[in-house]
Amino acid sequence: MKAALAVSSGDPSGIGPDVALAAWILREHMRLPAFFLLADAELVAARAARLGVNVPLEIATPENAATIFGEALPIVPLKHRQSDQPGVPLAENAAGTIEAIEEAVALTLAGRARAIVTCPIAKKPLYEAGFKFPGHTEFLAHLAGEHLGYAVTPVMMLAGPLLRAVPVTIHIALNKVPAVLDTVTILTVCRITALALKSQFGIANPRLAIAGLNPHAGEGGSMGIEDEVTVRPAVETLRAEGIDARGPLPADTMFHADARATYDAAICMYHDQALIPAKTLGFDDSVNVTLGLPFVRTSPDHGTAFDIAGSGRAKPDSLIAALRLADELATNRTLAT
Ligand SMILES: NC(=O)c1ccc[n+]([C@@H]2O[C@H](COP(=O)([O-])OP(=O)(O)OC[C@H]3O[C@@H](n4cnc5c(N)ncnc54)[C@H](O)[C@@H]3O)[C@@H](O)[C@H]2O)c1
Ligand SMILES: N[C@H](C(=O)O)[C@H](O)COP(=O)(O)O
Repeated sequence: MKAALAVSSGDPSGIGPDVALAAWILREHMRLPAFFLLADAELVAARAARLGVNVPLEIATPENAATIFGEALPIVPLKHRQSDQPGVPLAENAAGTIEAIEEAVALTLAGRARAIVTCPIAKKPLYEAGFKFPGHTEFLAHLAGEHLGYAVTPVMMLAGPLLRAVPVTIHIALNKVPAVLDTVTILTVCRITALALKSQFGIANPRLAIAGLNPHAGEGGSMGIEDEVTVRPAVETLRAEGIDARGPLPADTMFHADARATYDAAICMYHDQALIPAKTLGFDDSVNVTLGLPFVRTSPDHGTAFDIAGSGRAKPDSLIAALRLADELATNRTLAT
């Protein structure tokens, strides 16, 4: 039997517990891979009662979770306790939230879980508790780097049925993007993306469409020099390496259906250039995947949705897509090694 996926429950005041419970209820109908939830079991029980769902919970180990999964939602308990206050982010819950992510990574690196699926975290309560990373992506890269002994460049991909989009710069303020963006970073992100598309997504010759930073990709330098000075040299180097890359392309005309048919991933220069089209085209079924790590990590594309936590209105679709994609990528990764 395959090992189960490790699901971190995210900020417990958000919809992580809600969508995990809902996904478990749909496990047979949606043919979901087995997963266990790293969580405070009492909190999950309280949330299930609040939502009025009858989900048997069973304290599990990573090893017996896959066997339990058909009959009960396996909970691998956290050392830190958490309070069930949906909609009210609490700094006191941060230790458990961080523990769940760290434990998911440790279990996956030890081969005791198949891959990691993270439910959403809100950054502010974590920062208040001393968390130093902008998001999961950077924290996971840090944990991976500690394990490997060298620095890891994480690549964020939003993957959906209609679009795969990758931001080169991730969680930084827009006014810092031009200074941070450089040719080497674009090259690194594109190489990691092309390799992952081949080895994990089964695309033999990945086509990358690389967006410009400025309106009209700089209009020949008259609307900003970065596209000519920073982006174009990266595209030329990638092409010389045999990677099918095009750009810099005007970002405004990259995301309509005919344009999307010409590439396998859009490489974007900043967070919202990638995530606005990704979430607009597929909020319910897109998945946030971190490439470049020594393990598979996926996540739903939505956030903590404090406004609807504990209300029964949270849709589990994106978590379901994240569970399925994690299973598929873990299989492909195993076959490739
Ligand atoms: N993977 C992650 O950890 C992750 C991803 C995105 C945002 N966040 C964090 O989440 C917090 C809130 O972010 P936000 O408000 O920008 O985005 P959000 O995705 O939490 O919410 C945006 C809107 O979509 C709705 N929504 C979200 N998920 C839904 C679902 N599954 N079913 C039904 N409706 C849903 C919400 O109710 C809200 O109206 C922020 O702190 C942000 O940093 C975390
Ligand atoms: N940038 C992501 C989004 O807007 O959906 C989100 O913040 C999640 O990032 P992490 O997976 O790094 O937490």
